[in-house]
This record gives sequence, structure tokens and C-alpha cells, in this order.
Amino acid sequence: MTPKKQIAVLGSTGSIGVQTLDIISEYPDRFRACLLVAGNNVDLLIKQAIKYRPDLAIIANENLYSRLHDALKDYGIATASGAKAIAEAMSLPQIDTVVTATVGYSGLEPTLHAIEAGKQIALANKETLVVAGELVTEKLKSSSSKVIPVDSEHSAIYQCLVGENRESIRRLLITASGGPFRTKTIEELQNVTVSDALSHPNWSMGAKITVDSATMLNKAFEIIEAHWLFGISPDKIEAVVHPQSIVHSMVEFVDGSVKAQLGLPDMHLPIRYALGEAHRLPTSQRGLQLSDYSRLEFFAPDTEKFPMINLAYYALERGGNVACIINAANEIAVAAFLKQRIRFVDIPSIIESSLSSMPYIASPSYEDYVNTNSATRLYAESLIH
Ligand SMILES: NC(=O)C1=CN([C@@H]2O[C@H](COP(=O)(O)OP(=O)(O)OC[C@H]3O[C@@H](n4cnc5c(N)ncnc54)[C@H](OP(=O)(O)O)[C@@H]3O)[C@@H](O)[C@H]2O)C=CC1
Ligand SMILES: CC(=O)[C@@H](O)[C@H](O)COP(=O)(O)O
Ligand SMILES: [Mn+2]
Repeated sequence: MTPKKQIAVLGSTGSIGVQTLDIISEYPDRFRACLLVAGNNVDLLIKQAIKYRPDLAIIANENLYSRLHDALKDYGIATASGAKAIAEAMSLPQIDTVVTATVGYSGLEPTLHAIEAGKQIALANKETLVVAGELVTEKLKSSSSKVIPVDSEHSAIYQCLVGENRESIRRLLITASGGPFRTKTIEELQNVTVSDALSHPNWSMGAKITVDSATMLNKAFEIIEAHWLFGISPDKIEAVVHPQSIVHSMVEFVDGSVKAQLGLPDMHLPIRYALGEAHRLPTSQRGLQLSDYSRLEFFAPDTEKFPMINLAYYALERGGNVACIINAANEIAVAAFLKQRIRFVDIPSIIESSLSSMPYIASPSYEDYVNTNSATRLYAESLIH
């Protein structure tokens, strides 16, 4: 019998984390959760640990450690807390694949450690490549790690590229739903609420990425992510608005042919594909009925209304710590918007102001990224009254 693949789930209590555990449950002979990591939701982490019996459960918030320890001590499940413990756990010998499903900058450090330890990476945390794509790509060159994307667009592109040569690619076409404000005017955007921004038309996701979809910064991040994942220059990567989110992305080749990957807007599919290491695992889950969709539409993005898409090209052209600044400012701005401390339209202003104030570093080291992230967060916070 083939041994079960041992999976570390970083962010097990979040949207991608919970769906990853669904896939582990769907294939109990194939996968086992050997490590679960959460941020603050200790109650759900305890429930998951009792159900999935990992070797180790880690809570990032150190203040919640005693709750976790007390609840799991009689189950023979080891416990730990804090960012250092998460980073160190990446080299546990039993781990085969790390699913990076924490949100934001927190994904970078454990992913770098997992790459150093030669683990397979199912990459959901796009911010890792946004913040430090160059460093991550460099580290991958001297590691046996392989990254398989979980992000739906990148999974689609990955699937389209199987059997193709990089030289045959003319363009990557990244589809974008357009978010909840696709049809709003610039004036109407002034007064949108948190609840409006969290009403994504097609996907059920964590709050931060849902707001990023509403500003369409998510698409800028995905252009950056695609550049580092597939080694394609920015001028060959475009966003295409596709309100139905059925075509998850496309690749156009030099002979004019376009390949697309289609499916329901359901992250179980790309997670299943990534855990199967690009093999197709049979499922009884409902598939796509194309006859349910009388129209699949495609439009050019409105960059006047959603100027943040263009930040991808600016960040990739300037390089260095620019995308790290954008990401840190955005994390602070989105958190403030979710707490109703700023308006939706203040998010781009906070990013722009951070970009013009934070020092540029052309060839950042890991420590430079750490410092850029902390300093930008402090600066962005200072802009919020
Ligand atoms: N949701 C989706 O459909 C998609 C998500 N992604 C990407 O996947 C990642 C996860 O997104 P999503 O699942 O929506 O996010 P959620 O907010 O739903 O979940 C985030 C997870 O990360 C944990 N977490 C937060 N901060 C830390 C930290 N400092 N250390 C350890 N764990 C932490 C949270 O723990 P807790 O809740 O316990 O505090 C939670 O388990 C993001 O990078 C997103 O861009 C990409 C494509 C689609
Ligand atoms: C599910 C997924 O991959 C998200 O990144 C999704 O693409 C967000 O939707 P938008 O296309 O609205 O950004
Ligand atoms: Mn996506």
C-alpha cells in the first residue's frame, strides 16, 4: 500500500484551510493532516485536531496556548504557539506537502522554511510571491521543493501549460470576476459599505481577499503571482473581466490557439489538484453543467474605476521592495476598512501615500522585507485617524 501523503495545513481554520481538510477527508487512504496551524480561532483548531489527529497543532497567538494545550493533552497531540514554532515545524521530517493557507504577510516566513526543508508547497498564500517573489524563486532553485498553485487562476494556467513549452506562450489571460462593484460608478464607490464589499458575486472566501477582489488589487496580486510562478514577463500577462467565474484563466499560444480551464467557482477543485500534485483525483462532487450558463462574458478591465490593477505592472517594473510596500499598506488599509475606520475609497490612497513615502530598496534581503513590512504597516497606520 502507498503511504499516505502527510499534509501540513497552515491556516486550517480559514476558508482554504477548511476546504483543504474537506479534501483530506475525501481521500482518507491518500492523505493525512500531520500538522494544523491557526491564528486565533483556538476553538475551531481544537475541534479540527480532535477530528484529524495531527501530530502537532500550533496556534499563532501565544496568549491562546494554554487553552490549546489543556484541550489536546489527553489526545497525544503535541501543541505549540507562535511564529517561531510555525517556522520550525516546517522541517518536521514527516511532512510531505505544506498547504500555505494563512492570509497576508504571515505566509512568507513558513514558506521560506518549507522550501529550505525541501517540502512540496501547495501555495494558496499569494502574498508570499507578491511580497518576495524574487527571493522565493531564488530559494526554489537550490531546493527540491516544487510549488503547485492553489489560487484558482494559477491552477488553471498550470493545467493549461501541462505538455507545453514556455517559448510557445504568447499571453497569460487571468480572469477576474470584477467583484461586487463591477457595475458601480466611480461616484457610487464613495459610499459602499463593508457588507457590500464582502458580498462577492461568485466566491465564498476570507474577508481580506474578498475586499481585495472588490478593489481589484487581488488581480494585481495575481498578475505578480503569475509572473513569479510561470516566469512570464509582465507585458505578456493580462487581466480579463469574466463576471461568471467559470473560465478560471487562459493561455494564448504563439500559433493563436487559446487553452482555458473551466469549472464551478469552488476552491475544492484547485486544492484537490494541488494535493494530488497535478494528478487528477476522481471525485463524486458536482461538476460544471455548461448548459446552466447561457452566457459567458469577457471584457477589458476598467482601470479608471479600478486603477489598482495597474499597480502590478508598476511593482514588477520597479521591482525591489515595492510590492512588499503595497502589500503591507493594503493589509493595514483593508483591516481598517473592515473595522469601519476608513472608507472603501481610502484604501488606494493609503497605498499610494505609502508608496511615495517608504524608502525604495532595489535588491532587498529577507531582513529588508521584514523591515519594509513593519515600517510600512506603522506608516499606513499613522495615516488612519
Ligand atoms: N479563500 C479563497 O477562496 C482563496 C484564498 N486565497 C488565498 O489563500 C490565503 C488564505 O485565504 P482565506 O482562506 O480566504 O483566508 P481566511 O481569512 O479565511 O483564513 C486565514 C487563515 O490564516 C490564519 N492566520 C491568520 N494570521 C495568521 C498568522 N499570523 N499565523 C498563522 N495563521 C494565521 C487564520 O487563523 P484564524 O482564523 O484562526 O485566526 C486562518 O486560518 C490568502 O492568501 C488568500 O489570498 C487564494 C485563492 C482563493
Ligand atoms: C477563488 C480565487 O482564486 C480568488 O482569487 C478569486 O479569483 C477572487 O475573485 P476575483 O476574480 O473577483 O478577484
Ligand atoms: Mn484567485
